[in-house]
Amino acid sequence: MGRKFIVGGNWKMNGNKKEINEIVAFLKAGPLDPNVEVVVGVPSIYLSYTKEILPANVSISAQNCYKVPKGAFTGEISPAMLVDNGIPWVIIGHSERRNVFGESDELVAEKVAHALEAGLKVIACIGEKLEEREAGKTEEVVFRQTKAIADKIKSWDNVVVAYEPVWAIGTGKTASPQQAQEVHDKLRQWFSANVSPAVAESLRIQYGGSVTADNAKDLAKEKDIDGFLVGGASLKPDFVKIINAKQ
Ligand SMILES: O=C(COP(=O)(O)O)NO
Repeated sequence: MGRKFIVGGNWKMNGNKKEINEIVAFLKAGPLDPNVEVVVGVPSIYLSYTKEILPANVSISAQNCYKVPKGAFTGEISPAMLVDNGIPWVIIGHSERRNVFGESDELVAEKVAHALEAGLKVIACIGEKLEEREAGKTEEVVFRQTKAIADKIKSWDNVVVAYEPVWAIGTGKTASPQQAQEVHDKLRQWFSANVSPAVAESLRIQYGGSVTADNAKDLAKEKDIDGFLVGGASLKPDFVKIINAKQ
């Protein structure tokens, strides 16, 4: 049984109702490869609005959540609130949460654990900074980030890992298929040795970082790339071509 290709569109802090209607229109028009799972990461304030108009073949995700069901955490949203609103997915540990908002490996791991306990499916993000790659620390960093999560959760069944090298995010400097495949392969080896061969085989690992309609097909050919987490390009009609990259 192979791993179902999964393409996420991370809208980040972008969009308004008019633009969301336009995105939904091109997703509805598609046509979307029926063999690909599609999830769009929507700003919290637009989750309910978007959920009501998305086509049935596109799932919806929050872009973040906190680590407890409720409490004095002004501004935060809990997994329970997402579940209460019928939101099935949440992106956690995106590099912007880590590097702009200071989320530690520990906090990211606690968030993943609680989101899974609440019944959500999680896209868990990892990835090295340019200076870490240039120092030859890519594996050290992504293994550290992954281990922090592995130490807190009991099952990877509802987790997708998104490897997003920070130096490729929003820069136009996409990792080459070889660069991405190398890290995905090392991650899968890490899972086999530190979690189980079965999880290593079944876990889906997305690549994210300047994925476009021009580079998606070559990236999708790599055996350990099971999908994408797309930022900027997910806001435009070419996102359909990225979704269909395996065709
Ligand atoms: O952050 C990203 C990637 O963003 P870009 O595709 O714009 O590089 N995905 O979560």
